[in-house]
Amino acid sequence: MSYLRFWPSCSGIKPCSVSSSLCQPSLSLSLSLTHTHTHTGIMLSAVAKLCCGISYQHLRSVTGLQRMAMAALGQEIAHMQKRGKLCLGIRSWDGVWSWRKLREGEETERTDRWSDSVEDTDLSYQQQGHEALQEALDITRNAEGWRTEITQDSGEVIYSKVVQGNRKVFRLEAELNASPDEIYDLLFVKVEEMNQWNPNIAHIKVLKHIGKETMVMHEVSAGKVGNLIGQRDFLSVRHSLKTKHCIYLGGAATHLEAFPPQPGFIRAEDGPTCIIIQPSPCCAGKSKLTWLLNMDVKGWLPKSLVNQTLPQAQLDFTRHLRTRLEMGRK
Ligand SMILES: CC(C)CCC[C@@H](C)[C@H]1CC[C@H]2[C@@H]3CC=C4C[C@@H](O)CC[C@]4(C)[C@H]3CC[C@]12C
Repeated sequence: MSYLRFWPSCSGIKPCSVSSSLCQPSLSLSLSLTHTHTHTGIMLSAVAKLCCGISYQHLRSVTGLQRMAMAALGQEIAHMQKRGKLCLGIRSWDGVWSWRKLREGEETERTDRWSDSVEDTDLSYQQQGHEALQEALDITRNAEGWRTEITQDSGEVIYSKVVQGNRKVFRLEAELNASPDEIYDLLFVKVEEMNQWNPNIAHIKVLKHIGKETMVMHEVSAGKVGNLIGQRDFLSVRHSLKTKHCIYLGGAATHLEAFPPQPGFIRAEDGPTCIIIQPSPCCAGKSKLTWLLNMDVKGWLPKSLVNQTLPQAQLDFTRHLRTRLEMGRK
Protein backbone atom coordinates (compact mmCIF):
# COMPACT_ATOMS: atom_id res chain seq x y z
CA MET A 1 0.00 0.00 0.00
CA SER A 2 1.46 3.29 -1.04
CA TYR A 3 1.01 5.15 2.19
CA LEU A 4 2.83 2.46 4.09
CA ARG A 5 5.66 2.39 1.61
CA PHE A 6 6.24 6.11 1.65
CA TRP A 7 5.80 6.47 5.38
CA PRO A 8 7.68 3.52 6.69
CA SER A 9 8.50 4.81 10.14
CA CYS A 10 5.14 3.86 11.60
CA SER A 11 4.20 0.83 9.59
CA GLY A 12 6.22 -1.66 11.57
CA ILE A 13 5.31 -0.37 14.99
CA LYS A 14 2.78 -2.26 16.96
CA PRO A 15 1.63 0.41 19.33
CA CYS A 16 1.31 -1.99 22.15
CA SER A 17 3.66 -0.42 24.62
CA VAL A 18 0.86 -0.88 27.08
CA SER A 19 1.33 -3.91 29.29
CA SER A 20 1.78 -6.94 27.08
CA SER A 21 -0.74 -8.79 29.20
CA LEU A 22 -3.41 -6.67 27.58
CA CYS A 23 -2.83 -8.48 24.32
CA GLN A 24 -4.15 -11.77 25.54
CA PRO A 25 -7.03 -13.81 24.21
CA SER A 26 -10.34 -12.63 25.47
CA LEU A 27 -12.45 -14.18 28.16
CA SER A 28 -14.60 -16.89 26.70
CA LEU A 29 -17.47 -15.97 29.02
CA SER A 30 -19.63 -13.33 27.46
CA LEU A 31 -22.85 -12.03 28.94
CA SER A 32 -25.21 -9.57 27.42
CA LEU A 33 -26.74 -7.36 30.08
CA THR A 34 -30.20 -5.98 29.55
CA HIS A 35 -31.00 -3.29 32.02
CA THR A 36 -34.70 -3.30 31.63
CA HIS A 37 -35.85 -6.72 32.72
CA THR A 38 -35.69 -7.69 36.32
CA HIS A 39 -35.81 -11.34 35.46
CA THR A 40 -32.68 -10.82 33.38
CA GLY A 41 -31.16 -9.52 36.60
CA ILE A 42 -32.20 -12.60 38.47
CA MET A 43 -30.83 -14.83 35.75
CA LEU A 44 -27.65 -12.82 35.68
CA SER A 45 -27.38 -13.15 39.40
CA ALA A 46 -27.62 -16.90 39.08
CA VAL A 47 -25.08 -17.00 36.27
CA ALA A 48 -22.71 -14.76 38.20
CA LYS A 49 -22.96 -16.92 41.30
CA LEU A 50 -22.45 -20.01 39.22
CA CYS A 51 -19.38 -18.55 37.54
CA CYS A 52 -17.89 -17.50 40.84
CA GLY A 53 -18.53 -20.90 42.30
CA ILE A 54 -17.12 -22.76 39.34
CA SER A 55 -14.21 -20.56 38.53
CA TYR A 56 -12.96 -19.12 41.78
CA GLN A 57 -9.75 -21.14 41.54
CA HIS A 58 -9.29 -20.01 37.93
CA LEU A 59 -9.71 -16.38 38.90
CA ARG A 60 -6.36 -16.53 40.61
CA SER A 61 -4.62 -17.30 37.36
CA VAL A 62 -6.46 -15.06 34.85
CA THR A 63 -4.60 -11.99 33.65
CA GLY A 64 -4.83 -9.08 31.25
CA LEU A 65 -7.92 -8.82 29.16
CA GLN A 66 -9.66 -11.56 31.09
CA ARG A 67 -9.14 -9.64 34.26
CA MET A 68 -10.46 -6.49 32.65
CA ALA A 69 -13.50 -8.37 31.42
CA MET A 70 -14.16 -9.63 34.94
CA ALA A 71 -13.76 -6.08 36.20
CA ALA A 72 -16.16 -4.73 33.59
CA LEU A 73 -18.69 -7.42 34.39
CA GLY A 74 -18.40 -6.70 38.10
CA GLN A 75 -18.78 -2.99 37.44
CA GLU A 76 -21.85 -3.45 35.29
CA ILE A 77 -23.47 -5.62 37.94
CA ALA A 78 -22.57 -3.08 40.64
CA HIS A 79 -24.30 -0.38 38.54
CA MET A 80 -27.38 -2.51 38.02
CA GLN A 81 -27.50 -3.15 41.73
CA LYS A 82 -27.14 0.50 42.55
CA ARG A 83 -30.07 1.35 40.33
CA GLY A 84 -32.08 -1.37 42.03
CA LYS A 85 -32.38 -3.25 38.74
CA LEU A 86 -30.50 -6.21 40.03
CA CYS A 87 -30.90 -7.99 43.28
CA LEU A 88 -27.72 -9.90 43.79
CA GLY A 89 -26.39 -11.54 46.89
CA ILE A 90 -23.28 -9.37 46.97
CA ARG A 91 -21.43 -12.02 48.90
CA SER A 92 -21.07 -13.90 45.64
CA TRP A 93 -18.79 -11.15 44.40
CA ASP A 94 -16.58 -11.00 47.47
CA GLY A 95 -14.45 -13.62 45.86
CA VAL A 96 -13.90 -11.44 42.81
CA TRP A 97 -12.89 -8.35 44.75
CA SER A 98 -10.60 -10.16 47.14
CA TRP A 99 -9.09 -12.06 44.24
CA ARG A 100 -7.75 -8.75 43.00
CA LYS A 101 -6.02 -8.22 46.30
CA LEU A 102 -4.67 -11.73 46.27
CA ARG A 103 -3.14 -11.26 42.87
CA GLU A 104 -1.52 -8.03 43.86
CA GLY A 105 0.06 -9.78 46.83
CA GLU A 106 -1.72 -7.52 49.27
CA GLU A 107 -3.66 -8.48 52.33
CA THR A 108 -6.48 -10.89 51.69
CA GLU A 109 -9.01 -8.78 53.58
CA ARG A 110 -11.50 -7.15 51.28
CA THR A 111 -11.02 -3.40 51.28
CA ASP A 112 -13.61 -0.83 50.27
CA ARG A 113 -15.61 -2.40 47.48
CA TRP A 114 -16.79 0.89 46.01
CA SER A 115 -13.33 2.36 45.47
CA ASP A 116 -12.30 -0.88 43.85
CA SER A 117 -15.14 -0.58 41.42
CA VAL A 118 -14.21 3.02 40.54
CA GLU A 119 -10.73 1.85 39.74
CA ASP A 120 -12.16 -0.90 37.59
CA THR A 121 -14.20 1.62 35.63
CA ASP A 122 -11.02 3.45 34.74
CA LEU A 123 -9.28 0.25 33.77
CA SER A 124 -12.23 -0.61 31.60
CA TYR A 125 -12.11 2.74 29.75
CA GLN A 126 -8.36 2.41 29.22
CA GLN A 127 -8.91 -1.06 27.89
CA GLN A 128 -11.72 0.13 25.59
CA GLY A 129 -9.55 2.93 24.27
CA HIS A 130 -6.59 0.67 23.71
CA GLU A 131 -8.69 -1.93 21.92
CA ALA A 132 -10.43 0.66 19.76
CA LEU A 133 -7.05 1.96 18.63
CA GLN A 134 -5.78 -1.52 17.84
CA GLU A 135 -8.92 -2.43 15.89
CA ALA A 136 -8.90 0.82 13.94
CA LEU A 137 -5.21 0.40 13.12
CA ASP A 138 -5.88 -3.12 11.88
CA ILE A 139 -8.54 -1.81 9.49
CA THR A 140 -6.34 1.09 8.38
CA ARG A 141 -3.24 -1.02 7.79
CA ASN A 142 -4.97 -3.79 5.96
CA ALA A 143 -4.08 -2.89 2.39
CA GLU A 144 -6.86 -4.87 0.72
CA GLY A 145 -10.05 -3.52 -0.78
CA TRP A 146 -9.47 0.24 -0.65
CA ARG A 147 -10.72 2.35 -3.51
CA THR A 148 -10.07 6.00 -4.12
CA GLU A 149 -13.13 8.04 -3.29
CA ILE A 150 -12.02 11.68 -3.59
CA THR A 151 -8.80 13.45 -4.62
CA GLN A 152 -8.64 17.12 -3.72
CA ASP A 153 -6.49 19.85 -5.25
CA SER A 154 -5.46 20.81 -1.74
CA GLY A 155 -3.78 17.41 -1.41
CA GLU A 156 -6.28 15.36 0.59
CA VAL A 157 -7.10 11.90 -0.68
CA ILE A 158 -9.96 9.83 0.69
CA TYR A 159 -10.10 6.07 0.23
CA SER A 160 -13.00 3.89 1.21
CA LYS A 161 -13.72 0.27 1.81
CA VAL A 162 -16.56 -1.86 3.04
CA VAL A 163 -15.85 -3.66 6.28
CA GLN A 164 -17.67 -6.21 8.42
CA GLY A 165 -21.31 -5.43 8.90
CA ASN A 166 -21.49 -3.95 5.40
CA ARG A 167 -20.33 -0.56 6.64
CA LYS A 168 -18.27 1.79 4.52
CA VAL A 169 -15.26 3.30 6.25
CA PHE A 170 -13.20 6.22 4.96
CA ARG A 171 -9.49 6.82 5.19
CA LEU A 172 -8.34 10.36 4.68
CA GLU A 173 -4.70 11.17 4.02
CA ALA A 174 -3.37 14.68 4.11
CA GLU A 175 -0.14 16.53 4.64
CA LEU A 176 -0.34 19.33 7.18
CA ASN A 177 1.95 22.25 7.87
CA ALA A 178 2.61 21.45 11.49
CA SER A 179 4.65 19.10 13.63
CA PRO A 180 2.96 15.97 15.02
CA ASP A 181 3.04 17.53 18.49
CA GLU A 182 1.21 20.67 17.37
CA ILE A 183 -1.51 18.54 15.81
CA TYR A 184 -1.70 16.29 18.85
CA ASP A 185 -2.07 19.40 21.00
CA LEU A 186 -5.09 20.59 19.01
CA LEU A 187 -6.74 17.21 18.52
CA PHE A 188 -6.16 15.71 21.93
CA VAL A 189 -4.79 18.01 24.64
CA LYS A 190 -6.99 20.98 23.74
CA VAL A 191 -9.83 18.89 22.38
CA GLU A 192 -12.44 20.92 24.27
CA GLU A 193 -11.54 23.97 22.19
CA MET A 194 -12.35 22.17 18.98
CA ASN A 195 -15.76 23.80 18.58
CA GLN A 196 -14.02 27.21 18.53
CA TRP A 197 -12.31 26.41 15.25
CA ASN A 198 -14.65 23.82 13.80
CA PRO A 199 -18.23 25.03 13.23
CA ASN A 200 -19.35 21.45 12.56
CA ILE A 201 -18.95 20.70 16.24
CA ALA A 202 -21.61 22.38 18.36
CA HIS A 203 -20.45 21.13 21.73
CA ILE A 204 -17.52 19.11 23.00
CA LYS A 205 -16.77 18.23 26.60
CA VAL A 206 -14.43 15.88 28.40
CA LEU A 207 -16.54 14.05 30.96
CA LYS A 208 -13.77 12.07 32.51
CA HIS A 209 -9.98 12.05 32.32
CA ILE A 210 -8.26 8.74 32.97
CA GLY A 211 -4.59 9.58 33.14
CA LYS A 212 -3.12 11.62 30.31
CA GLU A 213 -3.88 9.15 27.56
CA THR A 214 -7.55 8.34 27.95
CA MET A 215 -10.75 10.32 28.27
CA VAL A 216 -14.48 9.92 27.99
CA MET A 217 -16.03 12.65 25.87
CA HIS A 218 -19.39 13.97 24.82
CA GLU A 219 -19.54 15.57 21.39
CA VAL A 220 -22.46 17.13 19.55
CA SER A 221 -22.28 17.80 15.84
CA ALA A 222 -23.89 20.93 14.40
CA GLY A 223 -27.02 20.10 12.41
CA LYS A 224 -26.44 22.92 9.92
CA VAL A 225 -27.52 23.34 6.34
CA GLY A 226 -25.17 21.24 4.30
CA ASN A 227 -25.07 18.52 6.89
CA LEU A 228 -27.91 16.47 5.50
CA ILE A 229 -27.58 13.94 8.25
CA GLY A 230 -28.73 16.31 10.98
CA GLN A 231 -27.48 16.76 14.49
CA ARG A 232 -25.98 13.81 16.33
CA ASP A 233 -24.41 13.32 19.70
CA PHE A 234 -21.58 10.96 20.54
CA LEU A 235 -20.29 9.49 23.75
CA SER A 236 -16.83 8.14 23.13
CA VAL A 237 -13.72 6.96 24.80
CA ARG A 238 -10.64 8.62 23.25
CA HIS A 239 -7.17 7.27 23.71
CA SER A 240 -3.75 8.44 22.62
CA LEU A 241 -0.44 6.71 22.22
CA LYS A 242 2.88 8.35 21.51
CA THR A 243 5.73 6.27 20.17
CA LYS A 244 9.16 7.38 19.09
CA HIS A 245 8.04 8.13 15.54
CA CYS A 246 4.30 8.45 15.60
CA ILE A 247 1.30 9.70 17.48
CA TYR A 248 -1.84 7.62 17.48
CA LEU A 249 -5.32 8.70 18.51
CA GLY A 250 -8.00 6.07 18.85
CA GLY A 251 -11.61 6.09 19.88
CA ALA A 252 -14.89 4.30 20.03
CA ALA A 253 -18.42 4.73 21.27
CA THR A 254 -18.82 3.94 24.94
CA HIS A 255 -21.35 4.13 27.76
CA LEU A 256 -21.43 6.25 30.85
CA GLU A 257 -24.23 5.55 33.22
CA ALA A 258 -24.64 9.20 34.10
CA PHE A 259 -24.90 10.08 30.43
CA PRO A 260 -27.60 8.17 28.62
CA PRO A 261 -28.75 9.34 25.16
CA GLN A 262 -30.38 12.77 25.53
CA PRO A 263 -34.02 13.27 24.59
CA GLY A 264 -34.28 14.75 21.14
CA PHE A 265 -30.80 13.63 20.09
CA ILE A 266 -29.88 10.66 18.01
CA ARG A 267 -26.76 9.15 19.49
CA ALA A 268 -24.38 8.12 16.74
CA GLU A 269 -21.49 5.74 17.22
CA ASP A 270 -18.01 6.75 16.22
CA GLY A 271 -15.38 4.06 15.91
CA PRO A 272 -13.34 2.06 16.20
CA THR A 273 -11.56 5.02 14.68
CA CYS A 274 -8.00 6.26 14.61
CA ILE A 275 -5.83 9.13 13.55
CA ILE A 276 -2.16 8.49 12.81
CA ILE A 277 0.12 11.52 12.89
CA GLN A 278 3.55 10.95 11.37
CA PRO A 279 6.36 13.43 10.93
CA SER A 280 7.06 14.13 7.29
CA PRO A 281 10.31 12.43 6.25
CA CYS A 282 11.20 15.33 3.99
CA CYS A 283 10.75 18.38 6.14
CA ALA A 284 10.53 19.26 9.76
CA GLY A 285 7.33 21.07 10.74
CA LYS A 286 5.17 18.99 8.41
CA SER A 287 3.14 15.91 9.19
CA LYS A 288 1.12 13.30 7.48
CA LEU A 289 -2.34 12.68 8.85
CA THR A 290 -4.14 9.40 8.27
CA TRP A 291 -7.68 9.39 9.63
CA LEU A 292 -10.01 6.42 9.63
CA LEU A 293 -13.63 7.53 9.87
CA ASN A 294 -15.80 4.63 10.89
CA MET A 295 -19.18 5.92 11.91
CA ASP A 296 -22.66 4.59 12.41
CA VAL A 297 -24.77 7.74 12.19
CA LYS A 298 -27.92 5.84 13.30
CA GLY A 299 -31.42 6.96 12.39
CA TRP A 300 -33.23 6.07 9.20
CA LEU A 301 -31.20 7.47 6.36
CA PRO A 302 -30.41 6.27 2.85
CA LYS A 303 -26.97 4.69 2.75
CA SER A 304 -26.01 6.70 -0.31
CA LEU A 305 -26.65 9.95 1.56
CA VAL A 306 -24.57 8.85 4.53
CA ASN A 307 -21.73 7.63 2.34
CA GLN A 308 -21.68 10.94 0.51
CA THR A 309 -21.80 13.09 3.61
CA LEU A 310 -19.15 11.35 5.70
CA PRO A 311 -16.15 11.94 3.41
CA GLN A 312 -17.34 15.56 2.99
CA ALA A 313 -17.37 15.91 6.78
CA GLN A 314 -13.80 14.62 6.78
CA LEU A 315 -12.72 17.17 4.19
CA ASP A 316 -14.48 19.94 6.12
CA PHE A 317 -12.77 18.91 9.32
CA THR A 318 -9.36 18.92 7.66
CA ARG A 319 -10.01 22.31 6.10
CA HIS A 320 -10.84 23.81 9.50
CA LEU A 321 -7.83 22.12 11.05
CA ARG A 322 -5.57 23.66 8.38
CA THR A 323 -7.03 27.10 9.05
CA ARG A 324 -6.56 26.67 12.81
CA LEU A 325 -2.94 25.57 12.33
CA GLU A 326 -2.27 28.60 10.14
CA MET A 327 -3.83 30.86 12.77
CA GLY A 328 -1.48 29.40 15.36
CA ARG A 329 1.50 30.49 13.24
CA LYS A 330 0.50 34.12 13.15
C1 LIG B 1 -21.90 13.84 9.45
C2 LIG B 1 -22.19 14.12 10.89
C3 LIG B 1 -23.13 13.11 11.48
C4 LIG B 1 -20.95 14.23 11.74
C5 LIG B 1 -20.04 15.38 11.35
C6 LIG B 1 -19.08 15.77 12.40
C7 LIG B 1 -17.96 14.74 12.68
C8 LIG B 1 -17.04 14.65 11.47
C9 LIG B 1 -17.24 15.19 13.94
C10 LIG B 1 -18.19 15.23 15.16
C11 LIG B 1 -17.35 14.91 16.39
C12 LIG B 1 -15.94 14.91 15.87
C13 LIG B 1 -14.87 14.24 16.71
C14 LIG B 1 -14.76 14.93 18.06
C15 LIG B 1 -13.57 14.54 18.81
C16 LIG B 1 -12.50 13.98 18.26
C17 LIG B 1 -11.36 13.59 19.17
C18 LIG B 1 -10.04 14.05 18.62
O1 LIG B 1 -8.99 13.57 19.40
C19 LIG B 1 -9.86 13.66 17.18
C20 LIG B 1 -11.00 14.15 16.32
C21 LIG B 1 -12.38 13.69 16.80
C22 LIG B 1 -12.47 12.18 16.60
C23 LIG B 1 -13.51 14.40 16.01
C24 LIG B 1 -13.58 13.94 14.56
C25 LIG B 1 -14.71 14.60 13.80
C26 LIG B 1 -16.05 14.35 14.46
C27 LIG B 1 -16.37 12.87 14.46
